[in-house]
Amino acid sequence: MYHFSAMGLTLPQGGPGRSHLDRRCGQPVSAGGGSPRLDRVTVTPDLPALLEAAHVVTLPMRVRFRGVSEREAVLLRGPRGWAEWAPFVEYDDADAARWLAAAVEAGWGELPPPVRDAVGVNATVPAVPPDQVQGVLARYDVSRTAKVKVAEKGQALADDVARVTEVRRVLGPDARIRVDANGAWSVDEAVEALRALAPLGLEYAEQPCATVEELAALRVALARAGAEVPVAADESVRRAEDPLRVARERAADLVVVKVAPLGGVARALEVVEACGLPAVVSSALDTSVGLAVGVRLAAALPRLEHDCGLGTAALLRADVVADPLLPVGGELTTARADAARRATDPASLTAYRSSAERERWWRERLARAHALV
Ligand SMILES: O=C(O)CCC(=O)c1ccccc1C(=O)O
Ligand SMILES: [Mg+2]
Repeated sequence: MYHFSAMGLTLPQGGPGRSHLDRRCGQPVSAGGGSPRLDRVTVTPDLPALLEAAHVVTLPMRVRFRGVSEREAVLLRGPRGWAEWAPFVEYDDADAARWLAAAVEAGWGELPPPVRDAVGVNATVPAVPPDQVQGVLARYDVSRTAKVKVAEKGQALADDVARVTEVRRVLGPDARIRVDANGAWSVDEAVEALRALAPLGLEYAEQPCATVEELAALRVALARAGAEVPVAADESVRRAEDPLRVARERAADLVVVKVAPLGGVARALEVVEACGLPAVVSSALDTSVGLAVGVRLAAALPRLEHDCGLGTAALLRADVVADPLLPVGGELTTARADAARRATDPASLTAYRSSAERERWWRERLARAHALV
């Protein structure tokens, strides 16, 4: 069984009151003095129902991202709407079970209510050469904020500087530019890289180093070096045994949260509340169905001060809805997000249906994950 309470959640100093994270997906939740948004009943479907609901697709991408050029996903038709289950292929079954808890919440449960009806969205620029930057940015109706991938294997700091310089040139001096190193730098490399990139104007650096200890050391080193770039934690939240540790250790200025890896919208809200740090919602390279649930998380956060990484439908060449959930005027609305979750297109599910071999792999994985939820 997968227990949220097994994750050792302890509040950072100065955080709000005790959090109620011992909610188990699939069980009715009792009030127990907890937050009212947890008084929702989610009934996990049994395995035959889940397999019956599942459609496995392989979607081509426009540009290589995270080392892949195709995105595989399982679309689940739940009684409450479509849901997406697409844990990255290298993730283990425990990770996959958390992603399944999120899909069950979306398809069989109820999402926490929004407090805003639109959220700002950033453009996401993969680690492309500078001459491709303009083309990538042109796919987004977004001008205020871009996230740029840096520290790609096989590339040098000069490549990052050239890419970020080009993003700055295209978007202009007022745009917010954040970089994401996916933990690839050592502390020293991060200091060197961020000193080189800081003059271009950085909103923050996402997961510059791999560990919480390194992030904490980097924040000190950056302050000493006079390169005060805020640090955001991504993998240190979504892949950590204890997602609050990064906040307790003062290892980040803000947290990046993703619905699926954290086990759902309600659970992600709890993590943000307990961290007590500003949050940015981001995608896990989801289809429009997964992105729509990300919009619902962003819309439900009590405070939202940053644009969110939910524009990644632009990285897919094909999607599971006829009208992909792409930002308009730099925003996504909850109305369009909810519509996307109703609009999953049977023709796309057929056209992009995975090979028999991949379908078998995903269905077996689904059964293993289900046994852990
Ligand atoms: O945040 C964004 O702009 C887009 C999402 C993104 O970068 C991402 C997508 C899939 C897997 C990992 C990441 C990441 O933030 O590291
Ligand atoms: Mg990231």
